Amino acid sequence: MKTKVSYQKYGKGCVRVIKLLKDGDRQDVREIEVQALLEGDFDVSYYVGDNAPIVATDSIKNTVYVLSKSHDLKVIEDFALVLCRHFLKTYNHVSGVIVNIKEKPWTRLSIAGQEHNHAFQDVSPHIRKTEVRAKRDGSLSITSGLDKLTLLKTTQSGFTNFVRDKYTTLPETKDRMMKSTIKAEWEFSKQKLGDLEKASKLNYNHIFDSSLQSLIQVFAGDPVKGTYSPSVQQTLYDMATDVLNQQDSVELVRITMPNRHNIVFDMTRLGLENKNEIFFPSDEPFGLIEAEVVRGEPPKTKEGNGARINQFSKL
Ligand SMILES: O=c1[nH]c(=O)c2[nH]c(=O)[nH]c2[nH]1
Repeated sequence: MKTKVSYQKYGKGCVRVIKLLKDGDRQDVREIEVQALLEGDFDVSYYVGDNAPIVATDSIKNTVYVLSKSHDLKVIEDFALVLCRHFLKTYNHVSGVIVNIKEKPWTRLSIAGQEHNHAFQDVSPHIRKTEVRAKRDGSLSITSGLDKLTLLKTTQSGFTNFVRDKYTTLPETKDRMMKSTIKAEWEFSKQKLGDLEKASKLNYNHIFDSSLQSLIQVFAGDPVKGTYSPSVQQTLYDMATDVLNQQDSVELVRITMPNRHNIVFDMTRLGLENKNEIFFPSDEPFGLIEAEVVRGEPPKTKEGNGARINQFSKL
């Protein structure tokens, strides 16, 4: 049977770099994990075992370390762009580069109110990440975001009026906990990015910080009253919409929100009433809600006016 390679890419994954930025006695630390993959004319390596066009993945790894020397690694999107430019410029037969970078945020310690010169703590379980795809024809895409953002609210969440049939055992509730480990990605508009050179000009760190704030604030709602969530679905949509409202340069937000259930512990057989106080966290199985949100007129709801339904009407 004849076969052909319909797509290929290769490179190095999990290239971990720690860089120290030294300013006299004061040091700063950056830690990243890079995956760099090349697309291009590598056919002969697959068909006849000819490695002549192959840039060894070991060299790709070395390149990450060498280019880290002249970059402060303070903006992961920019470092990814630097890597893309390098591979496209250096190897003519490379047609595209895909760089993924994850960042580990080290937070400087304060001892007795004074910032430490060289001691840090890993206080942030969430991970900042980016994927930059650059092609020789000049096309460019950047998708940045975060993973493992774990949020919990202990009330102002419910789930009612869902399909009820012979498979349904879930009771309706208008007071439950909502916990999720969120993955959020925002795709930058190609028009706002421009070309490989111009793309460095966006303020990716600011966009990250303010998108993170959007996600957290919308999830939590007003600090006193909260915001009632009728479903993970609607909260996800509101979170993504806020990111789009705040960020001109973003054209699509993709959020994955597992619904990590906390189950009310049944105490009736112990002769006790459990007024939504004692739960057992059940991480598996979990609900999995994922959506992509873009700008545009939403379709009309069944009621025909796009208005949000009164969540409490049927309880
Ligand atoms: O917010 C929710 N969305 C669902 O789709 C769902 N399904 C479920 O069992 N519980 C929940 N909660």
